[in-house]
Amino acid sequence: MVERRHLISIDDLSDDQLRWIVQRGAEYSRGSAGASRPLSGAVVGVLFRKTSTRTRTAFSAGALRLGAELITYGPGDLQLATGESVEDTGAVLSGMLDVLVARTAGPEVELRAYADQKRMSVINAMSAVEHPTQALADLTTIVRHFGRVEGVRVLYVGEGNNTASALTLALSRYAGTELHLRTPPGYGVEQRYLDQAATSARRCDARVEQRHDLSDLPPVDVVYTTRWQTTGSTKPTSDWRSAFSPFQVDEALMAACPGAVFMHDLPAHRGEEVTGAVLDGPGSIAFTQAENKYHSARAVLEWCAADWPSGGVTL
Ligand SMILES: NC(=O)NCCC[C@H](N)C(=O)O
Repeated sequence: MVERRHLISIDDLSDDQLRWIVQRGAEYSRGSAGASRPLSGAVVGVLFRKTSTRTRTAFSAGALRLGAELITYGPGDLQLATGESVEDTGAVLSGMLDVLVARTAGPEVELRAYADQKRMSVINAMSAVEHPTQALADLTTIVRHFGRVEGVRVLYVGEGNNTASALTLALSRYAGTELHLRTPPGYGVEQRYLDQAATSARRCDARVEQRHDLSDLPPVDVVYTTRWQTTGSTKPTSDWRSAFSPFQVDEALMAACPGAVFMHDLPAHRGEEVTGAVLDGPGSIAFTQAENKYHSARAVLEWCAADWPSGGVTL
Protein backbone atom coordinates (compact mmCIF):
# COMPACT_ATOMS: atom_id res chain seq x y z
CA MET A 1 0.00 0.00 0.00
CA VAL A 2 1.26 3.50 -0.90
CA GLU A 3 1.76 5.55 2.26
CA ARG A 4 -0.37 8.65 2.44
CA ARG A 5 1.22 12.11 2.39
CA HIS A 6 0.96 14.41 5.38
CA LEU A 7 1.42 18.15 5.65
CA ILE A 8 2.04 18.88 9.30
CA SER A 9 5.01 21.21 8.95
CA ILE A 10 6.47 23.12 6.00
CA ASP A 11 9.53 21.06 6.84
CA ASP A 12 7.66 17.91 5.70
CA LEU A 13 7.88 19.16 2.09
CA SER A 14 10.86 18.77 -0.21
CA ASP A 15 11.91 21.89 -2.13
CA ASP A 16 10.23 20.52 -5.25
CA GLN A 17 7.00 19.74 -3.40
CA LEU A 18 6.93 23.19 -1.78
CA ARG A 19 7.39 24.87 -5.14
CA TRP A 20 4.83 22.63 -6.82
CA ILE A 21 2.11 23.46 -4.26
CA VAL A 22 2.87 27.20 -4.40
CA GLN A 23 2.79 27.30 -8.21
CA ARG A 24 -0.24 25.05 -8.42
CA GLY A 25 -2.07 27.39 -6.02
CA ALA A 26 -1.22 30.24 -8.39
CA GLU A 27 -2.65 28.23 -11.30
CA TYR A 28 -5.87 27.65 -9.39
CA SER A 29 -6.06 31.36 -8.57
CA ARG A 30 -5.57 32.28 -12.25
CA GLY A 31 -8.20 29.76 -13.31
CA SER A 32 -5.62 27.85 -15.36
CA ALA A 33 -5.45 24.64 -13.31
CA GLY A 34 -7.81 22.63 -15.52
CA ALA A 35 -11.02 20.98 -14.43
CA SER A 36 -9.83 17.60 -13.15
CA ARG A 37 -11.39 16.23 -9.96
CA PRO A 38 -8.52 14.31 -8.32
CA LEU A 39 -10.50 13.75 -5.12
CA SER A 40 -13.43 12.06 -6.85
CA GLY A 41 -14.73 9.30 -4.63
CA ALA A 42 -12.67 10.44 -1.64
CA VAL A 43 -14.01 11.32 1.80
CA VAL A 44 -12.38 14.24 3.62
CA GLY A 45 -12.84 14.80 7.36
CA VAL A 46 -12.66 18.40 8.55
CA LEU A 47 -11.97 18.62 12.28
CA PHE A 48 -11.73 22.09 13.80
CA ARG A 49 -11.11 22.12 17.52
CA LYS A 50 -10.67 25.92 17.31
CA THR A 51 -12.54 28.67 15.49
CA SER A 52 -11.88 29.15 11.78
CA THR A 53 -13.35 31.13 8.91
CA ARG A 54 -10.81 31.05 6.08
CA THR A 55 -8.97 27.75 6.52
CA ARG A 56 -12.08 25.69 7.21
CA THR A 57 -13.98 27.15 4.29
CA ALA A 58 -10.98 26.96 1.95
CA PHE A 59 -10.44 23.24 2.60
CA SER A 60 -14.14 22.39 2.66
CA ALA A 61 -14.93 24.25 -0.57
CA GLY A 62 -11.66 23.03 -2.09
CA ALA A 63 -12.36 19.37 -1.30
CA LEU A 64 -15.91 19.61 -2.64
CA ARG A 65 -14.74 21.32 -5.84
CA LEU A 66 -12.13 18.59 -6.37
CA GLY A 67 -14.82 15.93 -6.15
CA ALA A 68 -14.64 14.73 -2.52
CA GLU A 69 -17.43 14.20 0.00
CA LEU A 70 -17.05 15.95 3.38
CA ILE A 71 -17.61 15.07 7.02
CA THR A 72 -17.17 18.02 9.38
CA TYR A 73 -16.59 17.81 13.12
CA GLY A 74 -16.82 20.65 15.61
CA PRO A 75 -14.76 20.83 18.80
CA GLY A 76 -17.12 18.69 20.90
CA ASP A 77 -18.32 16.15 18.32
CA LEU A 78 -15.79 13.33 18.48
CA GLN A 79 -15.20 11.07 21.48
CA LEU A 80 -12.00 13.05 21.96
CA ALA A 81 -14.31 15.26 24.03
CA THR A 82 -15.00 12.36 26.38
CA GLY A 83 -11.37 11.34 26.68
CA GLU A 84 -10.67 8.99 23.74
CA SER A 85 -7.00 9.29 22.83
CA VAL A 86 -5.78 11.02 19.68
CA GLU A 87 -3.97 7.79 18.74
CA ASP A 88 -7.18 5.73 18.90
CA THR A 89 -9.06 8.50 17.09
CA GLY A 90 -6.49 8.53 14.27
CA ALA A 91 -6.53 4.73 13.97
CA VAL A 92 -10.33 4.69 13.68
CA LEU A 93 -10.67 7.64 11.28
CA SER A 94 -7.96 6.30 9.00
CA GLY A 95 -10.07 3.24 8.25
CA MET A 96 -12.84 5.47 6.90
CA LEU A 97 -11.37 8.75 5.60
CA ASP A 98 -8.87 9.55 2.86
CA VAL A 99 -7.83 12.93 4.27
CA LEU A 100 -8.19 14.57 7.69
CA VAL A 101 -7.86 18.37 7.79
CA ALA A 102 -7.40 19.29 11.46
CA ARG A 103 -6.97 22.45 13.50
CA THR A 104 -5.77 21.59 16.97
CA ALA A 105 -5.59 23.40 20.25
CA GLY A 106 -2.06 22.41 21.13
CA PRO A 107 1.26 21.62 19.48
CA GLU A 108 1.82 19.30 16.54
CA VAL A 109 2.13 16.15 18.62
CA GLU A 110 -1.65 15.64 18.25
CA LEU A 111 -1.41 15.88 14.44
CA ARG A 112 1.57 13.54 14.36
CA ALA A 113 -0.50 11.03 16.35
CA TYR A 114 -3.33 11.21 13.77
CA ALA A 115 -0.73 10.69 11.07
CA ASP A 116 0.71 7.57 12.72
CA GLN A 117 -1.03 5.24 10.24
CA LYS A 118 -0.71 4.50 6.54
CA ARG A 119 -4.19 5.07 5.11
CA MET A 120 -5.22 8.71 5.65
CA SER A 121 -3.44 11.98 4.80
CA VAL A 122 -3.32 14.49 7.63
CA ILE A 123 -3.21 18.23 6.95
CA ASN A 124 -2.32 20.73 9.66
CA ALA A 125 -4.99 23.42 9.42
CA MET A 126 -3.15 25.33 12.18
CA SER A 127 -1.63 24.25 15.44
CA ALA A 128 -0.47 26.40 18.32
CA VAL A 129 3.03 26.49 16.85
CA GLU A 130 2.80 26.32 13.05
CA HIS A 131 0.32 27.25 10.32
CA PRO A 132 1.79 25.68 7.17
CA THR A 133 -1.23 26.06 4.90
CA GLN A 134 -1.18 29.81 5.64
CA ALA A 135 2.44 30.08 4.49
CA LEU A 136 1.64 28.16 1.29
CA ALA A 137 -1.23 30.54 0.52
CA ASP A 138 1.02 33.49 1.37
CA LEU A 139 3.69 32.36 -1.09
CA THR A 140 1.03 31.83 -3.74
CA THR A 141 -0.12 35.40 -3.05
CA ILE A 142 3.47 36.62 -3.46
CA VAL A 143 3.81 34.70 -6.75
CA ARG A 144 0.57 36.23 -8.02
CA HIS A 145 1.66 39.74 -7.04
CA PHE A 146 5.38 39.72 -7.86
CA GLY A 147 5.54 36.87 -10.39
CA ARG A 148 8.05 34.98 -8.19
CA VAL A 149 9.03 34.28 -4.59
CA GLU A 150 12.77 34.46 -5.23
CA GLY A 151 14.29 37.75 -4.12
CA VAL A 152 11.14 39.07 -2.40
CA ARG A 153 11.83 40.94 0.85
CA VAL A 154 9.31 40.73 3.70
CA LEU A 155 9.05 42.75 6.90
CA TYR A 156 7.00 40.76 9.43
CA VAL A 157 5.75 42.92 12.31
CA GLY A 158 4.02 41.40 15.36
CA GLU A 159 3.92 38.25 17.45
CA GLY A 160 6.16 35.38 16.36
CA ASN A 161 3.17 33.02 16.26
CA ASN A 162 2.14 29.96 14.23
CA THR A 163 1.82 32.07 11.07
CA ALA A 164 5.27 33.60 11.55
CA SER A 165 6.92 30.21 12.17
CA ALA A 166 5.52 28.74 8.97
CA LEU A 167 6.42 31.82 6.93
CA THR A 168 9.95 31.68 8.34
CA LEU A 169 10.37 28.03 7.31
CA ALA A 170 8.87 28.62 3.85
CA LEU A 171 10.52 31.87 2.75
CA SER A 172 13.98 30.71 3.80
CA ARG A 173 13.73 27.97 1.13
CA TYR A 174 13.77 30.51 -1.75
CA ALA A 175 16.92 32.10 -3.15
CA GLY A 176 17.48 35.76 -2.43
CA THR A 177 14.49 36.21 -0.13
CA GLU A 178 14.79 38.34 2.98
CA LEU A 179 12.59 37.95 6.05
CA HIS A 180 12.99 40.67 8.65
CA LEU A 181 11.08 39.61 11.75
CA ARG A 182 10.34 42.51 14.09
CA THR A 183 8.59 40.99 17.09
CA PRO A 184 7.76 42.45 20.53
CA PRO A 185 10.38 41.56 23.17
CA GLY A 186 9.46 38.18 24.67
CA TYR A 187 7.11 37.31 21.78
CA GLY A 188 9.52 36.27 19.06
CA VAL A 189 9.58 33.30 16.69
CA GLU A 190 10.89 30.29 18.61
CA GLN A 191 14.60 29.63 18.29
CA ARG A 192 14.07 26.12 16.85
CA TYR A 193 12.29 27.63 13.82
CA LEU A 194 14.99 30.27 13.42
CA ASP A 195 17.62 27.51 13.54
CA GLN A 196 15.79 25.43 10.91
CA ALA A 197 15.36 28.52 8.74
CA ALA A 198 19.04 29.46 9.13
CA THR A 199 20.03 26.05 7.72
CA SER A 200 17.70 26.51 4.73
CA ALA A 201 18.77 30.12 4.27
CA ARG A 202 22.44 29.09 4.03
CA ARG A 203 21.58 26.41 1.49
CA CYS A 204 19.30 28.67 -0.58
CA ASP A 205 21.12 31.99 -0.19
CA ALA A 206 18.21 33.55 1.70
CA ARG A 207 18.27 35.79 4.77
CA VAL A 208 16.22 35.56 8.00
CA GLU A 209 16.77 37.79 11.00
CA GLN A 210 14.78 38.68 14.08
CA ARG A 211 14.88 41.90 16.08
CA HIS A 212 12.64 43.36 18.74
CA ASP A 213 12.34 46.99 17.60
CA LEU A 214 11.28 48.94 14.53
CA SER A 215 14.37 51.06 14.00
CA ASP A 216 16.56 50.91 10.85
CA LEU A 217 13.94 49.33 8.64
CA PRO A 218 15.44 47.79 5.49
CA PRO A 219 13.91 48.27 2.02
CA VAL A 220 11.14 45.66 1.63
CA ASP A 221 8.46 44.56 -0.83
CA VAL A 222 5.89 43.32 1.71
CA VAL A 223 4.85 44.42 5.20
CA TYR A 224 3.05 41.56 6.97
CA THR A 225 1.25 41.50 10.28
CA THR A 226 -1.05 39.24 12.31
CA ARG A 227 -3.52 39.73 15.13
CA TRP A 228 -2.25 40.20 18.65
CA GLN A 229 -4.43 37.49 20.25
CA THR A 230 -3.10 34.27 18.76
CA THR A 231 -5.60 31.41 18.85
CA GLY A 232 -5.34 29.23 21.93
CA SER A 233 -2.64 31.29 23.62
CA THR A 234 -2.81 33.64 26.56
CA LYS A 235 -0.21 36.28 27.30
CA PRO A 236 1.89 35.67 30.40
CA THR A 237 1.52 39.24 31.69
CA SER A 238 -1.47 41.58 31.88
CA ASP A 239 0.48 44.57 30.49
CA TRP A 240 1.40 42.85 27.19
CA ARG A 241 -0.30 45.63 25.19
CA SER A 242 2.45 48.06 26.12
CA ALA A 243 4.95 45.69 24.45
CA PHE A 244 2.75 45.27 21.36
CA SER A 245 1.49 48.83 20.74
CA PRO A 246 4.74 50.12 19.13
CA PHE A 247 4.32 47.29 16.59
CA GLN A 248 1.04 48.53 15.12
CA VAL A 249 1.23 48.79 11.32
CA ASP A 250 0.03 52.31 10.54
CA GLU A 251 0.48 54.76 7.69
CA ALA A 252 3.77 56.04 9.14
CA LEU A 253 5.21 52.52 9.13
CA MET A 254 4.02 51.93 5.57
CA ALA A 255 5.53 55.28 4.54
CA ALA A 256 8.84 54.05 5.92
CA CYS A 257 8.56 51.07 3.50
CA PRO A 258 7.95 52.84 0.16
CA GLY A 259 6.42 50.65 -2.53
CA ALA A 260 5.64 47.78 -0.16
CA VAL A 261 2.28 46.00 -0.22
CA PHE A 262 0.50 45.05 2.99
CA MET A 263 -0.40 41.44 3.91
CA HIS A 264 -2.31 40.04 6.91
CA ASP A 265 -3.36 36.46 7.65
CA LEU A 266 -6.68 37.77 9.13
CA PRO A 267 -8.87 38.06 11.11
CA ALA A 268 -7.91 41.71 11.49
CA HIS A 269 -8.53 43.97 14.43
CA ARG A 270 -8.48 47.53 13.09
CA GLY A 271 -6.94 49.84 15.65
CA GLU A 272 -4.82 47.06 17.21
CA GLU A 273 -2.21 45.40 15.00
CA VAL A 274 -3.17 47.49 11.94
CA THR A 275 -5.03 50.71 11.24
CA GLY A 276 -8.09 50.70 9.00
CA ALA A 277 -6.32 53.11 6.66
CA VAL A 278 -3.63 50.50 5.95
CA LEU A 279 -5.81 47.37 5.88
CA ASP A 280 -8.45 48.97 3.67
CA GLY A 281 -6.00 51.15 1.74
CA PRO A 282 -4.75 50.79 -1.85
CA GLY A 283 -1.54 49.01 -0.83
CA SER A 284 -3.34 46.16 0.96
CA ILE A 285 -3.61 42.73 -0.69
CA ALA A 286 -4.93 41.08 2.50
CA PHE A 287 -8.29 40.06 1.06
CA THR A 288 -6.77 38.66 -2.13
CA GLN A 289 -4.44 36.77 0.21
CA ALA A 290 -7.51 35.37 2.03
CA GLU A 291 -9.06 34.19 -1.25
CA ASN A 292 -5.79 32.53 -2.13
CA LYS A 293 -6.28 30.22 0.85
CA TYR A 294 -8.99 28.51 -1.19
CA HIS A 295 -6.81 28.25 -4.30
CA SER A 296 -3.87 27.00 -2.26
CA ALA A 297 -6.04 24.51 -0.33
CA ARG A 298 -6.94 22.83 -3.63
CA ALA A 299 -3.24 22.57 -4.46
CA VAL A 300 -2.53 20.97 -1.06
CA LEU A 301 -5.40 18.49 -1.44
CA GLU A 302 -4.31 17.63 -4.97
CA TRP A 303 -0.77 17.04 -3.70
CA CYS A 304 -2.13 14.67 -1.03
CA ALA A 305 -4.00 12.76 -3.75
CA ALA A 306 -0.91 12.42 -5.95
CA ASP A 307 -0.38 8.71 -5.34
CA TRP A 308 -4.01 7.73 -5.49
CA PRO A 309 -5.14 5.87 -8.59
CA SER A 310 -7.08 9.01 -9.65
CA GLY A 311 -4.19 11.40 -8.88
CA GLY A 312 -1.92 12.81 -11.55
CA VAL A 313 0.89 14.54 -9.69
CA THR A 314 4.26 12.85 -9.77
CA LEU A 315 6.27 14.82 -7.19
N1 LIG B 1 -5.78 32.81 8.39
C1 LIG B 1 -6.07 32.14 9.49
O1 LIG B 1 -5.98 30.93 9.55
N2 LIG B 1 -6.47 32.86 10.53
C2 LIG B 1 -6.75 32.29 11.81
C3 LIG B 1 -5.90 32.78 12.94
C4 LIG B 1 -4.47 33.03 12.62
C5 LIG B 1 -3.61 33.51 13.75
N3 LIG B 1 -2.26 33.20 13.40
C6 LIG B 1 -3.96 32.92 15.08
O2 LIG B 1 -3.37 31.94 15.52
O3 LIG B 1 -4.83 33.43 15.75
